[in-house]
Amino acid sequence: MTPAPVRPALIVFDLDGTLLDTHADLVESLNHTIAALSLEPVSYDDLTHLVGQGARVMIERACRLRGHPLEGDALPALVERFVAHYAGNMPGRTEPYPGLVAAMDRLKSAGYRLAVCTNKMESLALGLLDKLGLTHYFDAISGGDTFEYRKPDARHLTGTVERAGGDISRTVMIGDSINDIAVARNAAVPSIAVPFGYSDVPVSTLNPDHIIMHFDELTPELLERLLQEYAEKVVV
Ligand SMILES: O=C(O)COP(=O)(O)O
Ligand SMILES: [Mg+2]
Repeated sequence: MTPAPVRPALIVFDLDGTLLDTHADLVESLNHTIAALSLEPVSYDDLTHLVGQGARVMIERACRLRGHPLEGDALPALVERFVAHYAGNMPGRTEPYPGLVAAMDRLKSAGYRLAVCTNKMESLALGLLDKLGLTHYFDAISGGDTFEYRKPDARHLTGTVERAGGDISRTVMIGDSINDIAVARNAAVPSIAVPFGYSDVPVSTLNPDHIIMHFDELTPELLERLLQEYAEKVVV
């Protein structure tokens, strides 16, 4: 039997590559954007090196990758082009990863709160989750431009926890890349990595507290065990 959590814990999810498989739409909108500079398209493999710090950085990195580092004030117009294309296409081919919705239902019924902490622009994150009918699961959704700081800065996560009415000592962060594991470490909360997202290195090398291969593994038992083990580690 599942013991009821002492206080409702908060599970904070990264978005791109963790909650949602967004890669096809990100690559498509990015290629539409750099086509304005007549640059060759990037591939999914390239995406793992480009994504992670939001659209601005992704566009800058893609241009550099294609031998065209941006100069002067070229970036804002490209960001606008990206956002218009991406927002206009939503939800496109984006889908929740297998087992996610069942896992969120399971956690909600066990009393857990859920939130999103993504470096994607807040408006794009909100729009996308809304189009997929997932907004109601979350007590807070914060993006890369919600605060003046973003992952891996601890305050992006602590600010999200605060907005969700959570307790930092009963929070677990789940993500696919270095920023997610680092923000968890910086905010002193346990982390879970998923290997199916966009990390450019194997997630085991990021030293998360735990790795799940599929959302079926995301259970109240696992979360309570991680919180317990983490609390004991911190005390020692
Ligand atoms: O959009 C990005 O660059 C990163 O988004 P994520 O933080 O949800 O992975
Ligand atoms: Mg991610």
